[in-house]
Amino acid sequence: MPWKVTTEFSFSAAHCIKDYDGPCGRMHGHTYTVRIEAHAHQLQGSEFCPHSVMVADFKTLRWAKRDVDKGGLDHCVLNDVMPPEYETTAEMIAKFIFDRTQAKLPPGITLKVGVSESPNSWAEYWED
Ligand SMILES: Nc1nc2c(c(=O)[nH]1)N=C([C@H](O)[C@H](O)COP(=O)(O)OP(=O)(O)OP(=O)(O)O)CN2
Ligand SMILES: [Zn+2]
Repeated sequence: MPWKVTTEFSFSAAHCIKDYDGPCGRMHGHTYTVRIEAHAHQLQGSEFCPHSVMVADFKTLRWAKRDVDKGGLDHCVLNDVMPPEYETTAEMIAKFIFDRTQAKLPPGITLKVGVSESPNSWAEYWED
């Protein structure tokens, strides 16, 4: 695919992993880093720009950094915000952000979402 954009941002949130035998099973917080890659064959307009000049609008891709009261994930309890079919592991947060982001975009854009709880650990989700 000839076009690719990448954006990285962070948000802070609390979570606990259900039935986890250890500290991660207790409510605690992280400043998550998210990296989203978007690929496309053609440039398009966006919800903010009518001209075909973007793979995907960074503003659209970065929705999750907004405050939870404004539709994002910042300063939320992930267990309360994410539907129960998603556990709050970095893997499933990546899938949740992938699914929500894809729903905000027109067809023809391929996404890859990475989520990190700490600089040493990343999870990524994409669909072939
Ligand atoms: N594959 C995954 N493993 C773990 C996840 C996850 O999302 N995916 N999450 C956790 C917990 O959320 C926990 O908060 C993180 O634990 P840990 O990696 O141990 O974090 P630390 O920064 O404390 O790492 P140290 O190695 O202890 O310094 C656990 N596992
Ligand atoms: Zn954690």
